[in-house]
Amino acid sequence: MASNKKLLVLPGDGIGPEVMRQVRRVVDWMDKRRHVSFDLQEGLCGGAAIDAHGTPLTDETMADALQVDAVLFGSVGGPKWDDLPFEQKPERGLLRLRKEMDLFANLRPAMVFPAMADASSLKRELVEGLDIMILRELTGGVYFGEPRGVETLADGTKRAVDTQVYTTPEIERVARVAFELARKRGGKVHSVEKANVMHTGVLWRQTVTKLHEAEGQGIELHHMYADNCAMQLVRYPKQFDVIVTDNLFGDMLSDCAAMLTGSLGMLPSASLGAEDPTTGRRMALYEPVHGSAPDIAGKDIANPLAELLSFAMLLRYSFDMQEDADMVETAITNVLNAGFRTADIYAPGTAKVSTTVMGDTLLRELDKLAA
Ligand SMILES: NC(=O)C1=CN([C@@H]2O[C@H](COP(=O)(O)OP(=O)(O)OC[C@H]3O[C@@H](n4cnc5c(N)ncnc54)[C@H](O)[C@@H]3O)[C@@H](O)[C@H]2O)C=CC1
Ligand SMILES: CC(C)CC(=O)C(=O)O
Ligand SMILES: [Mg+2]
Repeated sequence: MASNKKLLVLPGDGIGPEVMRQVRRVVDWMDKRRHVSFDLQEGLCGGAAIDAHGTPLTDETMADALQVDAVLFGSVGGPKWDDLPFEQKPERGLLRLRKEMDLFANLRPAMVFPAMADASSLKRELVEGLDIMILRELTGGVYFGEPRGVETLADGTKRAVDTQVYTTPEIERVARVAFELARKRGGKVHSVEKANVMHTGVLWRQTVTKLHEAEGQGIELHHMYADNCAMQLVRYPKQFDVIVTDNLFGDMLSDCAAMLTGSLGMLPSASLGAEDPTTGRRMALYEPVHGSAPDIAGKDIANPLAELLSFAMLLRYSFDMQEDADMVETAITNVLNAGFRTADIYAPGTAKVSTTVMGDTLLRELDKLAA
């Protein structure tokens, strides 16, 4: 029987295909053991698409992304394509997906698994039990602002311009998601900007404050400057529940939060659009927070857990498959409890395993859970 779960998989470049391979094994396992099948198609994005088609994302792949129920993404980029003109770089493929799918809400949960409290670069007591949600605005701000570009001035020197733009509706819609998330979690939102030096920061703060007055009953709202937030994240991260912030600050603060959990290789994300009021459908793309990690690509040593946790988020948010999502997350917890670690999270006394062996052990755990 044809599946009604349409999924587009875009592994990308570098470690992207390596970590995605482990998800594909779980997808096959679900088909065999849980009788859950996806209408799955795989496509190219980033450097892989440039090599094959001369563009980081073809119009056909963009159209596919718009008509499936969910996109599972790996990572793009690498030194091979670094010298291309800006608009042709691998990263533009991902930015186009985010923009054209209107994925304005990027949920980046930073959770410390019980077995990982000693893997963080912070002391155990600071991170044990940590569960924070960074909500990054994903379709506005300086990554998309106009004007942008580089010009050569009369004296031969150059001038580069990027522009940070935010409108009230853009801020409102992401702030609304922050309040909704907080309501289901710890009831606290930190809104993060730089209202002391940026006009967009002032508008951000005013808009969030106003929305909080109108719709944020019962939610504790704090405003914080982004530089202070970076410091607070490594000083006392447990003060946070939901952090809502712009595209650039969210990109940086989530990489920073990754180290609280032990590694950038542990952090998943979900990028969501607005819910269609008539169909209830929501555009969605799931991807690890990390990039293509060219320094370790091709060695079978990358941590696949961020990609696998992104897949669990996909099951949860796009397909309402709570039991299957729980199963994948529990299997990951058990694998970590049993002491298996890829190189990035290795510590003496644990077993260092490759990407593939991490996938093997996960499948064994899934078998046990399904028995
Ligand atoms: N969403 C995406 O596709 C992203 C793409 N990039 C691109 O990736 C390329 C490399 O960028 P970097 O700044 O080096 O960031 P990166 O996230 O690829 O790597 C940063 C560091 O973390 C390590 N790391 C990342 N993921 C890991 C994993 N799963 N397991 C173990 N170690 C891991 C890497 O080895 C590296 O030392 C660039 O071309 C960049 O533009 C960067 C971030 C996001
Ligand atoms: C377009 C991406 C390469 C930017 C990034 O680092 C991210 O979204 O995490
Ligand atoms: Mg990033």
